[in-house]
Amino acid sequence: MERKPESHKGENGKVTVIGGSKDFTGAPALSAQAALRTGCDLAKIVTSEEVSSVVASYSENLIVREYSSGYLGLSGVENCIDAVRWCDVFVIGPGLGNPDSEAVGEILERTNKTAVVDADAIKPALEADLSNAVLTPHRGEAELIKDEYGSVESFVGENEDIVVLVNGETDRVYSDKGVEKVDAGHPGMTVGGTGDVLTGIVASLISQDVSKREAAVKAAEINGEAGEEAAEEYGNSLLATDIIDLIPSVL
Ligand SMILES: NC(=O)C1=CN([C@@H]2O[C@H](COP(=O)(O)OP(=O)(O)OC[C@H]3O[C@@H](n4cnc5c(N)ncnc54)[C@H](OP(=O)(O)O)[C@@H]3O)[C@@H](O)[C@H]2O)[C@@H](O)CC1
Ligand SMILES: Nc1ncnc2c1ncn2[C@@H]1O[C@H](COP(=O)(O)OP(=O)(O)O)[C@@H](O)[C@H]1O
Ligand SMILES: [Mg+2]
Repeated sequence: MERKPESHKGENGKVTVIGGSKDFTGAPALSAQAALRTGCDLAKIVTSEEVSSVVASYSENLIVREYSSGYLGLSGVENCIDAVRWCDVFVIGPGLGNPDSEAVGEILERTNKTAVVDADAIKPALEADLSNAVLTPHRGEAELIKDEYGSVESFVGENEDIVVLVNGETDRVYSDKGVEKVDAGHPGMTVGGTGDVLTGIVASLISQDVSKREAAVKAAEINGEAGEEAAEEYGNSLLATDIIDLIPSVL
């Protein structure tokens, strides 16, 4: 994505990440840092009061706000919607732990920004009136879609504003254009956090005006290729943070 020389802060993409809880503090920061490394200008994390200072402490590059105390529930919806209004595209799910389904549904239904839905937000999203979203389930989370809709293809169908990136050894992007396969990656990527990184890459590309389908395919390629490079150095000891550090060299 070319940068206009006179562009101002935020014009090259603003990503909000609604994630984290007392159960998981790393996930939202992995997503937000991956978004920044993929080239967006600003990344804002909305997380639980209990862990907001822990999450903020990971990096000066992060803007951190709070949805409420405890897990994400109806009392945290307004703060999340404020942060969604601020951004171009938002991630919801990484590290939320045990969010209230109705709260996740309300955030998805009351905002028209593109949502990258992952992890603990996938099940609630399937119960909501979902539109304008990229879901990034791993095989297990994809089982939830198959249970409800028979297959991912029938869930996506002709719906041109829903894309599903089922990730695992081979990533598959389902859209109204059919299914596209991405084979990049390495078994070392089964380490925790690589899916959280993937969500940040998808969101960052969309915030820089890449289409949902193309962003899902490119993100799977970028995440996979960075994972392969990390494996060259660390083998199966690679960490999700190594992948973030290698995104620039892959780009
Ligand atoms: N550093 C951090 O803060 C990190 C935080 N993280 C955060 O952890 C949270 C959980 O994330 P995760 O992806 O680990 O969910 P995981 O409980 O494995 O599965 C969810 C569901 O899918 C199922 N399931 C899983 N695999 C399956 C399979 N192959 N085939 C079939 N089913 C399978 C599994 O079923 P189960 O195995 O429990 O029966 C379960 O029901 C999430 O918020 C994430 O952001 C992590 O990203 C790590 C780093
Ligand atoms: N065996 C594998 N080979 C290549 N890539 C893999 C493999 N296993 C997982 N991945 C990649 O790692 C990520 C796993 O996502 P996920 O299971 O959601 O991790 P987490 O939730 O712990 O962050 C996906 O991007 C997937 O493409
Ligand atoms: Mg995951």
